[in-house]
Amino acid sequence: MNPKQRAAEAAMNYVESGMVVGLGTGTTADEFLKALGKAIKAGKLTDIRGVPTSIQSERRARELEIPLVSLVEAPHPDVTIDGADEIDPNLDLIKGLGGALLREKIVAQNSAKLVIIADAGKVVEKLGTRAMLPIEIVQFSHEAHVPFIRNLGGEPTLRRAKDGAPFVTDNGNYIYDCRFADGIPDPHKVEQALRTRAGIVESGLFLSMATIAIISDDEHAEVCEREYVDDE
Ligand SMILES: O=C(CO)[C@H](O)[C@H](O)COP(=O)(O)O
Repeated sequence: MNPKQRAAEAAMNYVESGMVVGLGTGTTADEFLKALGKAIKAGKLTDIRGVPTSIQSERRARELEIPLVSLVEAPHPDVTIDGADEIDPNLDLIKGLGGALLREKIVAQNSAKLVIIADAGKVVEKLGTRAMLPIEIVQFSHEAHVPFIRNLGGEPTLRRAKDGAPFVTDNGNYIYDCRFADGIPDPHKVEQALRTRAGIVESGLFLSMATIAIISDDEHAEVCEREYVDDE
């Protein structure tokens, strides 16, 4: 079993019959979708309804015959299981290299619990040291945000699809991937600043959101719980 599968299997411990489950996006989340689909098919879990976080996870869930529901119909998922690109010791995260950050954040913030599944390579001491920070921006005058992001210490690059055209999210926006030379010095400050800026839709910083992270290597799955709960 590879680390992503191992983490995904361990996440099944957080799912019970009757639950509404937020369905993450990415290769690790896909392992969870497979495990969930298998458990539903085998009758081990009943009355599960999934809330997809992207067109991709919606398509996969349909293929795997996971019953779906919208966040409007089921506004408070019991748990969301999702991957991440970086996880720091407080379980603060960078997400969005798969481009689904906005819907992932919407589903996660409405969920009672956010369980992150990842291989050990995603663990960092400081956010922004391994991954770039994705920022979703409306298409109109998107270049105008470049100096603003540089002032925050990030070097933004417009994400492109394989054909060279700008990558467009499920929500019709662009993404800038932002490199911070020595990591993000104060993620809360960066997140606050981004929120004040019209046209910047969302960032891949998921701060004080994850309740549990399951970190796997080739042999073990370690369950980490967030100790400090920010009640802002
Ligand atoms: O945030 C995400 C998508 O927007 C993914 O969860 C993140 O990129 C991790 O993906 P993977 O499991 O494929 O490494």
